[in-house]
Amino acid sequence: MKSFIEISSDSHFPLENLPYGVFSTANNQFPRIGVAIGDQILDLPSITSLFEKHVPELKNPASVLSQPSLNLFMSLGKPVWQATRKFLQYILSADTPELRDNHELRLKAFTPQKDATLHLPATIGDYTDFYASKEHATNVGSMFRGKDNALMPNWVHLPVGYHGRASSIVLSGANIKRPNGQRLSAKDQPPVFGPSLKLDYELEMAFFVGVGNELGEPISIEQAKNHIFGIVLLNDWSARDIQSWEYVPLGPFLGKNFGTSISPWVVTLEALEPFLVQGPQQVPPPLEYLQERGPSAYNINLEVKLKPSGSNDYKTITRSNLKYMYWSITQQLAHHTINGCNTRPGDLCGTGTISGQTDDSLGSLLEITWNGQNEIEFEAGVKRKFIEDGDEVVLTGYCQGDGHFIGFGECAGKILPNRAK
Ligand SMILES: O=C(O)/C=C/C(=O)CC(=O)CC(=O)O
Ligand SMILES: [Ca+2]
Ligand SMILES: [Mg+2]
Repeated sequence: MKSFIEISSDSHFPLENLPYGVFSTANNQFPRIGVAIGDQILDLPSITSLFEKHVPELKNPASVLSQPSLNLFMSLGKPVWQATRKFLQYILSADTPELRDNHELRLKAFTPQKDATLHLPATIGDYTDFYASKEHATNVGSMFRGKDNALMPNWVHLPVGYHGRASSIVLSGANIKRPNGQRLSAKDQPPVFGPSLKLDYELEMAFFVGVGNELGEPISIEQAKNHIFGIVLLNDWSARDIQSWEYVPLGPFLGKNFGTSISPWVVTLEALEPFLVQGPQQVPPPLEYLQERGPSAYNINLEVKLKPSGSNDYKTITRSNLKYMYWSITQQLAHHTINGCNTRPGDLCGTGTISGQTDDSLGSLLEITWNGQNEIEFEAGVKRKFIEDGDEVVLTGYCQGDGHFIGFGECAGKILPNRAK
């Protein structure tokens, strides 16, 4: 597939990808829907007339595409998503003259990504975070509850999750203020208050619900794929000292809702279809409503790099893969709704931290340094147990296609200091 837009061979955004985002520019400050192509953004409302001509499935494109969020477009369902993708691949193709040779329209339709301001791609009504990597759950469980109680008996029977906080989800690039909170400073002593001393990241991905479901009407595992619009990178910043003190018995609360970063470009399930693979074998087999009929894991390479404050260089500290995850995203959505819980367009579900079996594939510092018992070494003798003020963390992810990448771009964030009042 070749586009008339020049796309470098290491780009995350070739014609095979076409992820959706929301952006604005200096000339037009209204946030609107765009698609990433190479290092450019195609401004979708600017080509409304081409949509009217080629995509009859999309009614009223002028209004849908100029929304400041993807919610309405996502709610229209798979036939519209597929027709739009097919049209975009056609209109951006090197062989299609319609936009290629219309110089006036091209000037309006394309913006370099470096000149645009990106916004949260959706209005996120509800956010859920799962706990779906067996390696991660075993590691965290061993540290919080001891080796013998690492995996609770329910873990292999259902995708464990908790309801997160949608209000504090921020876009990649936003700074995160170190949270204050309660933590234990010594065993059998009352808690103390102050800035978290065990600030961590969590390497996750997250899926956006496109088409929701009615209250009382579960989404079956077969139908789940038709409800999921696409996937982003997610960093579930976590204060481990706050978390380990507060979580009993209701689960994560203030240790995880002071900021959750996501990447700006939503990669569609259609673009990811060629990278479906078999996930880990599930023993014991899950109950009927959680049984997959075919491959349900995605082969997405993931990396985390950290730049210590004052340093010029990032060091890659994790290489993992979404396919390591025990519970698939379709199992997560089927389970989320099996009791009749409704979901809505723009709801976001985090996969949970994605760790692999090897020491270099652990998705959090908690695991890499084993709760601060070990240190990671950076250049010039700089060491880290947890994240310090001024440190920057970047998640990235990509599928390796045949001569191209289907990439997710980056999910970046920097930690700012805080002081106890
Ligand atoms: O109590 C525990 O075992 C740990 C819970 C979490 O860390 C919740 C979480 O964010 C899960 C995840 O990202 O996998
Ligand atoms: Ca998490
Ligand atoms: Mg969070």
